[in-house]
Amino acid sequence: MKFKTTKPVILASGSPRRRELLELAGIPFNVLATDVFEPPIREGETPADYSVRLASLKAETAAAEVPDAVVIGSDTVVHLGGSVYGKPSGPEEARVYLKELSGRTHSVSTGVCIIDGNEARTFGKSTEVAFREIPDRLIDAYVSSGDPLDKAGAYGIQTGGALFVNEIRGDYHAVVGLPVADVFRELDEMGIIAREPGKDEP
Ligand SMILES: Cc1cn([C@H]2C[C@H](O)[C@@H](COP(=O)(O)OP(=O)(O)OP(=O)(O)O)O2)c(=O)[nH]c1=O
Repeated sequence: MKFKTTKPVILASGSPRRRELLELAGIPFNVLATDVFEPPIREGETPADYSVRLASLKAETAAAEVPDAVVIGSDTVVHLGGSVYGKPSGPEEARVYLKELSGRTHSVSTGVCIIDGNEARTFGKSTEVAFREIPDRLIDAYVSSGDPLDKAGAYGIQTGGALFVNEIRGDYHAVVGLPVADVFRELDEMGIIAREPGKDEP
């Protein structure tokens, strides 16, 4: 399935997962990784609003460089009982995160910001993920693999973190990093998806 776009589309992300997820939309796009300082959550701000604010920061930063393109920024945070878990600072923190998430149900909020010139659309998606009790030796093995280090909450549901999951309620793709169906729908509503069909590779 391939679609053409009416304007160049830029994914403002260095995340290989987001690139793979946006590829599912079948649209052509380029990647522009931003190096945005991610400020901490504000007093009284919900994690969902926080993820949208960070997504907007990323999209605005990229849009300043490519003003003629449609820019998509996104951010994912894991949260549980008032604590927000971003990417762990190292293996020790990854171990702490996973011990805290073990046997409990947490939320994953992914914020998205799409900028097209003067128009900006923001939205968020939250998904509940129930973890099994994770034995210490499984946590140790997973942390040693290095996989948790570049992921919010110190796990990848699409990688080794799959072994921790008992149940998920919501959008799997939003947990991995981009609610691709919502992004496609918004781009379509914004007139970015061309009416003429794209060509599938033979
Ligand atoms: C919960 C979860 C997160 N993640 C990843 C998605 C994101 O890449 C990362 C969350 O960190 P983010 O700060 O949202 O994104 P990033 O720094 O990796 O990329 P960029 O800001 O350039 O877009 O965690 C998974 O891959 N699988 C999961 O199950």
